[in-house]
Amino acid sequence: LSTSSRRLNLLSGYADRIHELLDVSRELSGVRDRLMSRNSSAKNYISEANYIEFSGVKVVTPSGNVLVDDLTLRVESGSNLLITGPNGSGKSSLFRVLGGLWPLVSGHIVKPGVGSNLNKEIFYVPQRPYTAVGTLRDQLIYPLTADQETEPLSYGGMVDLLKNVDLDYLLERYPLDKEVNWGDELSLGEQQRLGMARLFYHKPKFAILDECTSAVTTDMEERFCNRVRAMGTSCITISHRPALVAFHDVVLSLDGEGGWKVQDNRNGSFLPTESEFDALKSSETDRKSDALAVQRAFSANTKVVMIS
Ligand SMILES: Nc1ncnc2c1ncn2[C@@H]1O[C@H](COP(=O)(O)OP(=O)(O)OP(=O)(O)O)[C@@H](O)[C@H]1O
Repeated sequence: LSTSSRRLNLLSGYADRIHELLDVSRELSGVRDRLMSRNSSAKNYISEANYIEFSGVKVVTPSGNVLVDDLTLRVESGSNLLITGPNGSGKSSLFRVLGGLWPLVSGHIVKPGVGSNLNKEIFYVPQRPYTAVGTLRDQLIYPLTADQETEPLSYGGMVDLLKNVDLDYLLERYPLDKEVNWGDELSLGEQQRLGMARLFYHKPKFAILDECTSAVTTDMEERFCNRVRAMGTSCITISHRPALVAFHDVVLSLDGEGGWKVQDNRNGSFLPTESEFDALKSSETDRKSDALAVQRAFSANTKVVMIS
């Protein structure tokens, strides 16, 4: 009798918790429906095109701080945008909104790949690329898995991808079928180069490069930028490195208090002279002053020889 009563008590506890869970779930779906109807009536929406456009977009943190206010900017396929600004000014947050991680509280976003294979259209390369436990091949094709590949990556293809980023020595170090925790075994610079090789495998229309070259040499960074450009991928780059100015034709500067400024270099009129550019390259000191240097580089009213 006492065992049955203990079991009944336990059961009643479980039933209570399930009831609570159902209540919370009903409450949450009500909030979601209210938010969706409010968003559609306020005309905040995301739609599909072969370019990326922000119209009147507000970026707000979950705690309510406005990072970017009323942003209006279009990135055409074939154009390269550099985003700069002090730490915490909202550079990465803009892509949290673009990627749907944070809600679009105000404005309109147009982007390719809505509701389809987003990685083929917009590929995000973070500062520390995600490394899954698995083989080297698994890392190159991530986030695809072997059964999702339309054109399986051959051994020759792997060698080419790894050679492009000077990581081909990994093929000697690890047998092809060896499963490794790559995050534990590779340095940050090596992980970033793996992230670059992954981008070359996916060949997306747009690449969001979120300080993804911060731990590699400037030589590797230049080779990477040249190769991405040759591949025909448009870059939206978050970086504090002045050297990257030469690879972008538009710069967006955020001030972290809602303010922003766009400078257009499509006619080559905002780039610095070669000597100013060299000075910028050697002045890679702290990140905030680099961000200012990037802005100054775009304000200089003269031409520079592009690195190719
Ligand atoms: N989940 C969150 N909840 C509340 N605030 C957040 C959240 N995530 C980020 N923030 C805040 O939003 C601000 C902008 O962050 P974000 O990562 O976009 O900055 P950033 O410009 O990319 O900075 P950095 O140059 O340091 O990488 C920061 O002050 C950060 O603390």
